[in-house]
Amino acid sequence: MNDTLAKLEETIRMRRAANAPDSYVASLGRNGRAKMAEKLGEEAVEAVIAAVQDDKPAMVGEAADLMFHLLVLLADMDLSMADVLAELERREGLSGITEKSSRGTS
Ligand SMILES: N=c1c2ncn([C@@H]3O[C@H](COP(=O)(O)OP(=O)(O)OP(=O)(O)O)[C@@H](O)[C@H]3O)c2ncn1[C@@H]1O[C@H](COP(=O)(O)O)[C@@H](O)[C@H]1O
Repeated sequence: MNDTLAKLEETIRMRRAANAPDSYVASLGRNGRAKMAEKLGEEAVEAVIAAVQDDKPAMVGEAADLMFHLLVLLADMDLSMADVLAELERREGLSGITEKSSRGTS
C-alpha cells in the first residue's frame, strides 16, 4: 500500500485510541458512525461539484478530504485500505480471466 495512506491510517488508529479532545479524528469517532458516513457523503458531493466545474485545485482538495473521511469510516468498521485494495486486485484478476476467455485462450 502507498506509504502516505498507510501512515495516515496508523495516525487515525492512534488518534481514535487516544481520544484526545483536540483531535479531529477522535471527535469524528465520538460523533458516531452515522455522522462519519454523513461527512463522507458531504465530501463526495463537494468532489462532484469540483469535477463538474472542472476545478482541478478544488478537486485535489476535495479528493483528499474524501479519502481521509473514507479511511476514518473504514477504521470505525475495523476495515482498512488493504481490504479495499485486495478487493480491487481480486476484480483485476477476474477481468484478466474474462479477457483471456473472450480471446479464446485459457
Ligand atoms: N488528513 C486529514 C484531514 N483531511 C481533512 N480533514 C478535516 O476534515 C474536515 C473537512 O470537512 P469540511 O470541509 O466540511 O470542513 P469543516 O466544516 O471544518 O468540517 P466539520 O467541522 O463540519 O467536520 C476539516 O475539518 C479538515 O481539517 C482532516 N483532518 C485530519 N487529517 C489528518 O489526520 C491527522 C490527525 O488529525 P487530528 O485527529 O486532528 O490530530 C492529521 O495529522 C492529518 O494528517
